[in-house]
Amino acid sequence: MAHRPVVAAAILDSLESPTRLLCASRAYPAALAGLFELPGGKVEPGESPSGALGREIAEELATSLILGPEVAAPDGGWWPVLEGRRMAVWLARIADGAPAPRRGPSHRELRWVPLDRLDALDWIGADRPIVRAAVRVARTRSASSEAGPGAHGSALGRGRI
Ligand SMILES: Nc1nc2c([nH]c(=O)n2[C@H]2C[C@H](O)[C@@H](COP(=O)(O)OP(=O)(O)OP(=O)(O)O)O2)c(=O)[nH]1
Repeated sequence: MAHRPVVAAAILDSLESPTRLLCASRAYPAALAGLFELPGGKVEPGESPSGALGREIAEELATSLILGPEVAAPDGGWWPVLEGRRMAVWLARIADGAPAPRRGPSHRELRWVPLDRLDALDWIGADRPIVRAAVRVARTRSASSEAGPGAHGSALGRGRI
């Protein structure tokens, strides 16, 4: 059976004027403990990608998100990550009125890191090109934000999860 796909969020302090990304270091398994990742997890059978991401964010960070645009891989699809899995990534911010993200058992640490200092973190190797692409999309979007709501909408449709 094919591996379950993975969904993750590049959570920014702001979609319109992003300066920092929420970086999470994994608590387990031992091989990945201490490495940084984008919060998210596997899509369970019967779930939509956005439904799975909303569930993972509630479980891991006890908050909810507004999704921005998708950060697509160079081939336009999902990113190759560990274990031969594929991962979809969306820019996001914390939803208005939602609690600040709280670290749960999945993570050792949550850290808001300035966008120009992300390369210095010890990421899961597969995440480095994804994080760079997320910063590019975030900056492009921010530079063209006068295009107004609806510009650069995600494939899922923008909205709260
Ligand atoms: N969440 C997340 N997973 C990633 C990233 N990069 C990467 O290679 N992965 C891999 C690690 C795992 O093989 C897989 C996701 O597993 P997970 O352990 O986060 O998923 P989950 O929360 O559903 O876990 P579980 O219920 O099976 O414990 O994707 C990333 O940035 N975020």
